[in-house]
Formats: sequence, structure tokens, C-alpha cells
Amino acid sequence: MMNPIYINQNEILKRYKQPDKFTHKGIQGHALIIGGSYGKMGAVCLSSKACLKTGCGLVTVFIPKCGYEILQIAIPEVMVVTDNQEKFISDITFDIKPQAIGIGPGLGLEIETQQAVYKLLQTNKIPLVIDADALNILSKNKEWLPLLQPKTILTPHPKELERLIGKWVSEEEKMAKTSTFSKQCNLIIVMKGAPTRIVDGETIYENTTGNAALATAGTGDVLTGMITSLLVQSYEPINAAILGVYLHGLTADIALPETGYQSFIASDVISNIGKAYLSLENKDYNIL
Ligand SMILES: NC(=O)C1=CN([C@@H]2O[C@H](COP(=O)(O)OP(=O)(O)OC[C@H]3O[C@@H](n4cnc5c(N)ncnc54)[C@H](OP(=O)(O)O)[C@@H]3O)[C@@H](O)[C@H]2O)[C@@H](O)CC1
Ligand SMILES: Nc1ncnc2c1ncn2[C@@H]1O[C@H](COP(=O)(O)OP(=O)(O)O)[C@@H](O)[C@H]1O
Ligand SMILES: [Mg+2]
Repeated sequence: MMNPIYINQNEILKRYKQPDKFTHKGIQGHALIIGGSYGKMGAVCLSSKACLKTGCGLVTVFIPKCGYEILQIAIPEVMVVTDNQEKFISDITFDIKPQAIGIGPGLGLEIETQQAVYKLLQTNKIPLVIDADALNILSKNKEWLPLLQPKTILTPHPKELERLIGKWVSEEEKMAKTSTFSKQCNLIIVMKGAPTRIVDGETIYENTTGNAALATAGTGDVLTGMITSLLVQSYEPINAAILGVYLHGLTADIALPETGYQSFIASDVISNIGKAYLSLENKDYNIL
């Protein structure tokens, strides 16, 4: 494996941009989060709330009908567009103009949902984060990979990565296969785990924040919302991935003294994003 570039505060401060004093919600950007199915609407709640809390101006979700009230009640700041189907997504249509899309949390694997993803990939030209069931749909339909725009961000956990690139027998082989896949398809791969590594062709970044408290339901859904938020705020895809992964891990480091490893939940990531940002500005929470 090539020596990784460690993602520490120094690397982050080279990339982090403070919001302009005169910015407004239009400039801060509009994100679209697509996901959810019956029983997995929480994934979209977590992802869209994290997206807003990472600084974008507007967030819309595209979800099946059954999630309408859940979303509107859980997060009044988020706007909702619904599919015609009750329990899963069957056709992704919207008349908003988001600057980036995050797709996958809670999406499910229905055949109609797979076709809806195919249709989106055929026409989509804006930056995209692909996670969870959207990754699993791609793994089932690898011939769709060439439809992805250059530098699309994929955020697999180890099982999702295996579905995408096949099994490996060593850490070295895993990294080599991921690097080849990233290069061949011109994609950014966020290999989630301990530690999370970001692969951009032959360049490998290794995150230095985060801990085992993150091993809990929904923390990956939150990461998808955070990276999507940074994309709409005009970060280059590689910088959105790097900053998103770093801030996400930092929330767990900040919260740990209060929550311990066991009681930390995905909502605690969201509620500590503010402190994670503040630590970059040397205000109050400079814990590193
Ligand atoms: N509240 C909600 O609505 C929530 C909704 N969610 C939604 O559910 C959907 C399914 O997503 P999912 O990730 O739970 O299922 P799946 O892809 O089968 O992978 C699970 C298997 O992968 C493995 N594995 C995972 N991490 C690993 C690691 N670090 N290191 C090693 N192995 C690891 C592990 O395999 P094992 O070790 O058991 O063989 C595990 O059993 C998706 O849409 C998601 O967004 C969830 O986000 C939860 C909250
Ligand atoms: N032991 C650990 N140490 C550090 N980070 C972890 C650990 N376990 C999980 N994580 C992080 O938690 C997140 C889990 O994502 P994922 O498996 O997609 O969860 P979910 O699908 O439930 O949202 C990833 O960002 C991963 O890097
Ligand atoms: Mg996940």
C-alpha cells in the first residue's frame, strides 16, 4: 500500500472554508437526499438533518409516501418530495435544482427502486454521494458503473465494498483492489471502518478522528448527509469527502467523555457537528 496522507487538523485547515459574512441560504446551497422505505425512514431523517447541520442552506428529501409525516414532524427545516409509491421509491422526479445529491440511506432493493436509480444515473450531471442500498443496487448491476460522473463519491462499509469489488484475502489486497477500482471508474471511494480511508486512484488518505462509539446504527447515514452538504457548499468532491469524514469522526471524539462508547448514538454525531466545526476555528473545543 502506498503511504497514506493522514487527515489531521493541519490537512483540514488547508481545505476548510469559513462561510462568508454576507452569505445567504441560496449561496449555502441546496442538497437533495434520496432514500427511505417502509421501516427505514429514520435513515433519511438522520441523513437530512446531518446535511443541514453541516452548513448547507436548504435540504429537500425524496422519499416514498409513507415517510411524509415522519420527515415533516421529525425535522421541520427539511422540505419533502414524495414518490407515487407508498412504501418504496419507484420513480425519482423533482423540479428543484439541487447542487448535489446523496442517495441510498434506507432505500431498499425493490426492482422498481433499482430502475429508478438507473434512470437517475442516466441523466444526473451534478455531484453525487452513493451510499447503503444505492451501493448495493450498483453491485447488483455493475454494468451501470460507467454511468457515474467522474469523482462520484461512494461510501461503502466493508460488506458493501465486498459486494462491489469482490472478496480480498489481506489488507494489502483490499487496498490494491479498491485503488484499481477507483482508478478504472474515476470514483472516490470512502472505505468506512476503523480507520476510514479515502481512495482517489493511487492516492490514499487515512482519517485520524473517530472511535468505536461510532459502531452504532445510522452513523453512516449521517456521514452521507454531511458529505452531500459539503458538496453543495462548493467543496471539490475529494475535499468534501476528507472534511466530512474528519468532522464526523471528531464528533465522536468530542462526545466520548460524556457518552462513553456505549451510549453514543447517531443523533449524537449530529448534535456535535457544531463543536467539531468550532474546534477548527480554535474556539472552545480545540481538543486535539
Ligand atoms: N434507522 C434506520 O432507518 C437505519 C437504516 N439503515 C439502512 O439499512 C439498510 C441496510 O444497511 P446495513 O448496513 O445495516 O446492512 P448491510 O448492507 O447488509 O450490512 C450489514 C452487514 O455488513 C457488515 N458490516 C457492516 N459494517 C462492518 C464493519 N465495519 N466491519 C465489518 N463488517 C461490517 C456486517 O456483516 P457481518 O459481519 O454480520 O457478516 C453486517 O451484518 C441501508 O439502507 C441502511 O441505510 C441502517 O443504516 C441502520 C439504521
Ligand atoms: N470501531 C469503529 N471505529 C471508528 N469508526 C467506526 C467504527 N465502527 C464504525 N465506524 C464508523 O461508523 C460509520 C458506520 O457506517 P455504516 O456501517 O454505513 O452505518 P449505518 O448504515 O448504520 O449508518 C462509518 O463512518 C464507520 O467508519
Ligand atoms: Mg450504511
